[in-house]
Amino acid sequence: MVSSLNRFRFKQPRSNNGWQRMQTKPFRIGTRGSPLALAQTHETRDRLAAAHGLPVEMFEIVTLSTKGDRITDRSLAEIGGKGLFTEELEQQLLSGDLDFAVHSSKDMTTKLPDGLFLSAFLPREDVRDAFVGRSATRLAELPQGATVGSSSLRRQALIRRLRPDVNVITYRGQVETRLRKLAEGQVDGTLLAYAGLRRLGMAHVPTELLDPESFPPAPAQGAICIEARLGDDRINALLSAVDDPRTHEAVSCERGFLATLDGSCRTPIAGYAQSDGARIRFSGMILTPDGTTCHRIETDGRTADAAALGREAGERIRAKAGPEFFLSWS
Ligand SMILES: NCc1[nH]cc(CCC(=O)O)c1CC(=O)O
Repeated sequence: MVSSLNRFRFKQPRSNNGWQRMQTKPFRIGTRGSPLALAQTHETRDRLAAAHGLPVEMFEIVTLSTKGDRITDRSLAEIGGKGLFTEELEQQLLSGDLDFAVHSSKDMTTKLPDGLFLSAFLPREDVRDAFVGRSATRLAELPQGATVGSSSLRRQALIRRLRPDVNVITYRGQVETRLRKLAEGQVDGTLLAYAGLRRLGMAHVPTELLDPESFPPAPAQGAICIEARLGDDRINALLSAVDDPRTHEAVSCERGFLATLDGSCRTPIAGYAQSDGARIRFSGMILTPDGTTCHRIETDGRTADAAALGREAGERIRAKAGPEFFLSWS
């Protein structure tokens, strides 16, 4: 059957939620404009087009600049506030200007605006952090007193824990900016999510991939999510075709852990879950910002209770760490 773009009729989805009516206009996908955000959005669009047998032109990419993009001279912790990279996109989702928005799950606050939710998660990329050194190729091989740049409080605390002699500086900006500063010699090394580098076609850049045991990733690292309106059955049925259940379960567990402990990106929290569909295994870590104290938790349970498992791990690590630990976070 040949049909022009304007008169496209969807194929019947397997689970029919009533979205198979005539779609005449392209879907509007919201995203930030950074190269990484665009790479993630292109991947999402391509997967959706393939899953539904639609031309990519049926998905219009709408680029918005967020507060987090505009303020680049302060650390994210200093700017404060929630949803620095998402607020503008969420407003346009709620107003109906966008049909859905593509994000790094790691950037999402645990509490979303009323009426919105994380509808689908694409298959997860490699969750590890990557070290990029200028002359030393490994974190352990940096000379004493070397300078490492990172904007993440988790990475800063983990570096200090493993290399208390290293000078950690706050270091923000898009991946390309950070690598330029490194090349210019402003720092001797930096840490980035390997997932982001791979999505940018820069898998060759890291000089070391860090072991998730000693350098555990951030909750939700490496997972692209699609945010949409609750109750928008037509859009949610469209998105469900690209949802990866294992990623969805794992990230739900990790976000449960994060929500119990904090919910912002301003505290050193690590968490990583793996689901096989029936069972889910989770390990979490919290640190003081100076890296001198850390607590770990390992747990496993039924995948059906993924978010509850994460929340419960959060309660247990909180009890284990004791109230004096959390003074370091305030
Ligand atoms: N705003 C920071 C951010 N959010 C998501 C990623 C990487 C991609 C991912 O973890 O999915 C990054 C950059 C980084 O940590 O190096």
